[in-house]
Amino acid sequence: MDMTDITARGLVILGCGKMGSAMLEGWLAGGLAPQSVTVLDPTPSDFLTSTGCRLNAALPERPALVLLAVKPQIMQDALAQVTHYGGGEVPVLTVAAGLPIRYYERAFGAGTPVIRAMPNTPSAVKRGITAIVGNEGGTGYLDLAEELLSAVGQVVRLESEAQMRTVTGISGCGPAYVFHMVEALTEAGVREGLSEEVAGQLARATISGAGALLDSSDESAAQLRTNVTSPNGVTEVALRTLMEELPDLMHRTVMAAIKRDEELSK
Ligand SMILES: NC(=O)C1=CN([C@@H]2O[C@H](COP(=O)(O)OP(=O)(O)OC[C@H]3O[C@@H](n4cnc5c(N)ncnc54)[C@H](OP(=O)(O)O)[C@@H]3O)[C@@H](O)[C@H]2O)C=CC1
Ligand SMILES: O=C(O)[C@@H]1CCC=N1
Repeated sequence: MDMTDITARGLVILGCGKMGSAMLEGWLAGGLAPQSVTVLDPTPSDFLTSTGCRLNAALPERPALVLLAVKPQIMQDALAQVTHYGGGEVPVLTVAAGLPIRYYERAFGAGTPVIRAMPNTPSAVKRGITAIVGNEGGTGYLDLAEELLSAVGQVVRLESEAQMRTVTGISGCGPAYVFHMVEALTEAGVREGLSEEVAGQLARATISGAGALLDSSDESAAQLRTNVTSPNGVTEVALRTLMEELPDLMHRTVMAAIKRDEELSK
């Protein structure tokens, strides 16, 4: 990533909890100078304090970017600290679920370049995926946003803001679905006779190993599944149970996320 502009003008992060810190961790590991980052957060974590970033310090006059990473429910109150950047010269990148671009246009004023992004927490280990979409003014900053966000994983550009709800339900929330699968697999192992420790180790290594294989292989997920499934063997029978219910369950899960995202937008 070319950090020249960010190093020279600075990056402001409003709210740096789980998601903000995941991205910041990836950027710092990629070489971003901590002194160029000003974080506004009422209760900085031990991680933040250890980074050397400027915490709750005076704001730079014209930062290269303002990142909004507070919860949508407190966005309104928190924004007052940075709305003076509105008007055109400073792009605003928000990762908040729900809130539409027009919300920020109202808060920062017309002409403010706004980019909406939906990242996920694997950004902390540079394995995130972030979807981005901008308003008219933000279009010129999509390259900058992509450059920054690709330092912590993959980036996809959306055709329309309306697609952001589905993205949130798939990849924004998705890591939680996968972590829950580890929990569920562990629980099944315990119920069928393993110790919590061994079941947990098996489940965790299986999910992360399958993820690594998926990442490094050219084969489709369906083919990788087939590779495990011996004809008339154990997996084939096991999958009958899982595949009967999981697609519909996953769809309902994503629909629940979309519905909540919609509620948060109001
Ligand atoms: N977590 C995730 O996987 C993802 C989250 N997001 C989005 O990221 C945003 C943040 O989520 P997440 O990181 O999980 O939430 P967190 O609560 O972990 O982070 C929000 C941070 O903002 C701080 N904060 C609270 N009030 C203010 C304020 N007035 N000014 C500045 N900072 C403030 C909080 O401090 P305190 O804890 O003291 O209240 C906290 O450190 C949300 O909008 C969410 O939709 C998007 C994609 C994925
Ligand atoms: O749960 C949330 O609201 C946020 C958005 C996507 C992931 N976490």
